[in-house]
Amino acid sequence: MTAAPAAEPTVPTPGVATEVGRLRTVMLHRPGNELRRLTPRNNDVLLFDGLPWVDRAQDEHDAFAAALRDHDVEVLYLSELLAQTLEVPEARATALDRTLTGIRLGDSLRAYLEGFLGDHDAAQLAEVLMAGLAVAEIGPTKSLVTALSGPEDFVIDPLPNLLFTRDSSVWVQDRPTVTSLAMPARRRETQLTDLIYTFHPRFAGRERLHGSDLEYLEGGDVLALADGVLAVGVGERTGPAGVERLARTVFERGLAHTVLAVPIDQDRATMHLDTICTMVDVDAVVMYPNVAHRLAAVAVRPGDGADLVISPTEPFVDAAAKAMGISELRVIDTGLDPITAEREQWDDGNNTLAIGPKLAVAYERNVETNERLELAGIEVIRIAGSELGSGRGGPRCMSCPISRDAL
Ligand SMILES: NC(=[NH2+])NCCC[C@H](N)C(=O)O
Repeated sequence: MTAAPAAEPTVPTPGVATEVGRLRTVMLHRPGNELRRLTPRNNDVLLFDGLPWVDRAQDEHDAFAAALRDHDVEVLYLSELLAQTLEVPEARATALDRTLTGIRLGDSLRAYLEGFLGDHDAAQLAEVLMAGLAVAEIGPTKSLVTALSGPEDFVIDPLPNLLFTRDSSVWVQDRPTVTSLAMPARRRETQLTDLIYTFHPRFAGRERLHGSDLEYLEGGDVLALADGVLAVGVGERTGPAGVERLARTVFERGLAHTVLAVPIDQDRATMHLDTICTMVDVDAVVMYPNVAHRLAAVAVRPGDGADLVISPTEPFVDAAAKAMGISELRVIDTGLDPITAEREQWDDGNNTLAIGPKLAVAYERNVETNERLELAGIEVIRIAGSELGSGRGGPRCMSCPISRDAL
């Protein structure tokens, strides 16, 4: 008797309607050579609070990916998707054009780099686009720009924050949203996500929402509280105009019926909504206790034509419950004293990634927050983050869900 042929593994259909639907496919970025560019001179501008030990950060990240795979989540790597994308001639041409356009390089250096990068294969080009390029790594250029630069100056800037795949794109239902990143050090990340979603065979042909040239909107601010309900933080990164644009875009397409704009402090510690609040169950969030009582929201709903209906400010939990059609949005009481709460928030204790309802990945170092989550019935998968955390991002920041089951 001949054995039946092994079934082809099926590719989960892309689409994310909620924060907690069973996670099927996620995009991560394994920290790479872009992190080796960090120095005490540039780490602030590059948005890192320290200099991670890169090999250890990679080990920690591999353990994060393994924990997801152990729970049957398909892990895609941004670097691999990018290299595959750059095999497409039009993608390659677009990438070179976008990287080399601008007033910074000057004509001589631009012409030199066209030739230099022209000799790179897709994987090598992907590496340069992520890790950047320093003057010392190129040959003589006849360019005044390089003549007046030091060997360690960058002709293409590195992108150490690619690690936080949450921010440079976000899926709203079955569509990828290419965001618009506010900090100069991160602007170029969306060139890469835009290329992937435009040209990679797995995604090509899908409508992309928003775009890097539009109003500021970062994925870490966007939470899909329920099917049809988005909460969007407004603070250091996403501006009110970004939320307004997203609201119109999703209403026009019937992808959501309510968008809650949620003002957050314009601080590094609370740069995105997901640094203070993430969902751990269909009706429950873990929230930074020091702000929980004052978090407010403005509900935005579709009006006539392009008009929006904007409700008066309400407490966030009330506005959320109403929009979600539930009696109460439970805030898991972490019961922490203000100092422990502040320390664990800084270390991304509230930044959990739900694999499904009541099942979340969290940094192990936030001992007290994790204990309280477990007491509340949430299964916590702990991962190490001593090196990963120096860029101020936890499991949710480091992941871009591409496919989740409907609830
Ligand atoms: N979704 C998030 N909370 N992302 C964290 C991003 C951290 C990154 N270093 C930045 O400052 O932009």
